[in-house]
Amino acid sequence: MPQLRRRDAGYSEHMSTSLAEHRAAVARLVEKADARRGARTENVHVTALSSPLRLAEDVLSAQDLPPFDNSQMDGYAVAAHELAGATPERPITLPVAAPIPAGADAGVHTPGTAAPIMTGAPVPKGADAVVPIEKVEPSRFDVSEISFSTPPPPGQFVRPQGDDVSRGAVLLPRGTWTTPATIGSLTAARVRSVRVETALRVAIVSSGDEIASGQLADGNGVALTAAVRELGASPTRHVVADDQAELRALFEELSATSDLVLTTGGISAGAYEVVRQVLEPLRDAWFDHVPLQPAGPQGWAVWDGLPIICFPGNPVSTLISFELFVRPVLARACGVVSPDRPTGTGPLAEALESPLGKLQVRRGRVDDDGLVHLVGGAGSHLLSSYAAASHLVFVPAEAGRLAAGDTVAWWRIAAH
Ligand SMILES: Nc1nc2c(c(=O)[nH]1)N[C@H]1C(S)=C(S)[C@@H](COP(=O)(O)OP(=O)(O)OC[C@H]3O[C@@H](n4cnc5c(N)ncnc54)[C@H](O)[C@@H]3O)O[C@H]1N2
Ligand code: MOO
Repeated sequence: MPQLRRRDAGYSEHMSTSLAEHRAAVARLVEKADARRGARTENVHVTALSSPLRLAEDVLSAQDLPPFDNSQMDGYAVAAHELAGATPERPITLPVAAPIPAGADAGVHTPGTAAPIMTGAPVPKGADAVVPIEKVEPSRFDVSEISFSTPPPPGQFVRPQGDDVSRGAVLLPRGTWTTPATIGSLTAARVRSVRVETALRVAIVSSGDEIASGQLADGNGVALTAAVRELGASPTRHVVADDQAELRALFEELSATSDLVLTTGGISAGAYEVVRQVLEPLRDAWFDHVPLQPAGPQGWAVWDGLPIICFPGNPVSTLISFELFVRPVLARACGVVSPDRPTGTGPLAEALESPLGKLQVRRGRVDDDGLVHLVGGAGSHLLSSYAAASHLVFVPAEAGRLAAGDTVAWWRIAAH
């Protein structure tokens, strides 16, 4: 019997030793995959960056930011010392100079004047403060004279050149993940291209004559491709028949072109379990059952340094294997900020039966009032009910049977 802890907590709380061990083994394999890609870098144009990628070297700013002193407010550019002594009782009135819109060239301040200036526009040489339009009398730009009732401190509402970053300084250190903000910052600093670690290359291998012949569509392969791409990794999909030589040749090829392999099918007790037959004899390999339903049969191996994680072929089992064992660690390796699914607990809307000694993972939905409804049965071929569900529901291994109202833990896996 697996060791279990609290009944109402999440999956990791319910994890038996062997589930935890398998999860740790998968985490090591994903680390290995991450190390394989670590040394591989490419130069990417900043406008082509999207999903998180790690910068492979420090990036220096190609210019000062802001590139020139500019106004933080719509108002009047002035030389602060010319307004020393202004009070509400004795305001100082100045003639209005030509307006300075954003996009204007940096000009020179005419002493004794105030120039209408817009947010982001260059502060003219000789002016050193901006008085917001709300603080002048009248609060208008279309006038010939303007009055100030308080002296602005020098530097007021002026964003100095280089305040954010100076040219040649480290803008983003090596190891930073590209995000909308980093991509924007690189663009603003006129950096044209950056060296990044390439995305993790994940090969997805579907095995089975029924898939290779086209008798069944490769639902597993296409679903995992989407799951991997969603995290920002770079998937390739491969289908092989139940042919050991063909599979060996594929692993040989993938060891040169991939960082990680996910296989589906061919690992349980049948006569044509080619994935297990090819990989199990390797020195660094493990195939067994974990106390989980579905997705009991699991395996992994290392082929000439290439980490391979093997899922059972039933479609629901494949997706649950990916969710529980691979997705959390792969998401971290891909720089996903919230790598874990949202979790929670709630009362079951209906009673259920579950195999004693196995953590059962059911598909469900959670009502606005928190009630947990099951969607479809427990069978691992019921992919369409998995697709209709929005939550995975965890039934502890020691439960056997739960009544309506009993609390279960869930992970949210879809927004619908
Ligand atoms: N005697 C036993 N039989 C089975 C056991 C067992 O312990 N003893 N375990 C069962 C469980 S549980 C599972 S899960 C499956 C796992 O089997 P495999 O990993 O070997 O998967 P296959 O036999 O190749 O396929 C199972 C099922 O999934 C379909 N499949 C496979 N690949 C795909 C794909 N890419 N896309 C869509 N569907 C796919 C395949 O046609 C089969 O129907 O073994 C049980 N049997
Ligand atoms: O583990 Mo199998 O995944 O129950 O169908």
